Amino acid sequence: MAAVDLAGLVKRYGGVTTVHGIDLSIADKEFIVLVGPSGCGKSTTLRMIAGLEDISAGTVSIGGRIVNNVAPKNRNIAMVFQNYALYPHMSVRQNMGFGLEVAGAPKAEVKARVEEAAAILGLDALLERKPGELSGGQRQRVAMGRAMVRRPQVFLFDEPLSNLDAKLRNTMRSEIKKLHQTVQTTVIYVTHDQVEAMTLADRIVIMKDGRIEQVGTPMEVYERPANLFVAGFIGAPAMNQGPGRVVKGHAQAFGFSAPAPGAAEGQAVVLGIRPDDLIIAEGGLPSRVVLVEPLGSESILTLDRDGVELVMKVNARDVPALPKVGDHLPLAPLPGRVHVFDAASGQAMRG
Ligand SMILES: Nc1ncnc2c1ncn2[C@@H]1O[C@H](COP(=O)(O)OP(=O)(O)OP(=O)(O)O)[C@@H](O)[C@H]1O
Repeated sequence: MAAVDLAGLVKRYGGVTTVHGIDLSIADKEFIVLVGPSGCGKSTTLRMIAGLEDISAGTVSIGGRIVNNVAPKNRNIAMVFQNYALYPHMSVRQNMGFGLEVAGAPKAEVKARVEEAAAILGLDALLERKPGELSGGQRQRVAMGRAMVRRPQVFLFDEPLSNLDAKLRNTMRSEIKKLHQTVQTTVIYVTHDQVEAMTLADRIVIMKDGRIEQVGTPMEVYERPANLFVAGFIGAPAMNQGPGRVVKGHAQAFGFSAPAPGAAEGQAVVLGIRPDDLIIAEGGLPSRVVLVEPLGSESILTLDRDGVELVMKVNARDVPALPKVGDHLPLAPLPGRVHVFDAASGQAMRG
């Protein structure tokens, strides 16, 4: 068990800085997800924690000890990659135990630890099979087992599910979450998938261009995004964002209005409304349906409101019949659910 602290962590390749001084304290047993678009520096950050990349400046501490100059194998971490690279000629048992054997662990201990991990991961019946005789999900589980037998203080995951098909990805996602509840080890998990981030994390770290944009619980970053980037990145379908101005203390865009306490008259703002927070309501602004995407229990509607497109979610239970393209619906935001951002800085404005 260990806390992980990143202080002023910097990565430069040649003259180019790709990670700009990351500060982050990860608690013992916490499940932290680093998420952001391709190239934002999340893998580089993880690899510096693992010791697979040199640190240009700053420190990585694991369990209170600075590990900048500690070899990866002595950092008490285990990493699970997207390409889990099992040895094809070895059985599951051998693949899982190999690292321990190389490290000189006694045979009986290797056997016990492999069987313990196999039991947790539901691999008991597959121990004598070769990787070629396993499904993608089972292989991924073996890769996790191989990490688990080392009883690391910290698990590092780098996009472990991106090679799996959508259904399996969902199953494995739940399994990783359950696994964390069982083994109670600190996890640092990298993904570009915000749904994976939301569902797995105790806290999400949203990164962009080598910097942290916001750190918070999934509900905090969803309910109170710090800026326009986070607002657009977290949540699917994405938050509707419309440019507007402040008039008499109210931010106005899309024809909607929301209080903007403390804002300057005429200040340029962006109004943000989540698709879940638009409703069909008497007195709402007439908007024309241009696209209907049924998902079963809910549907995604795209509506045109005076030349601006708005996306909303409707729950099948809340409407007598699914609206059709060309229908006109009176749209309104749920009171208190409109986000206001300063257009110049992109930062959220809160009273
Ligand atoms: N060996 C390298 N030499 C030079 N630049 C590199 C090297 N490795 C990574 N970079 C750059 O560092 C930045 C961060 O890369 P990183 O792999 O951490 O991004 P990422 O957020 O994990 O993206 P992805 O989801 O695409 O893996 C990118 O701009 C990348 O081009």
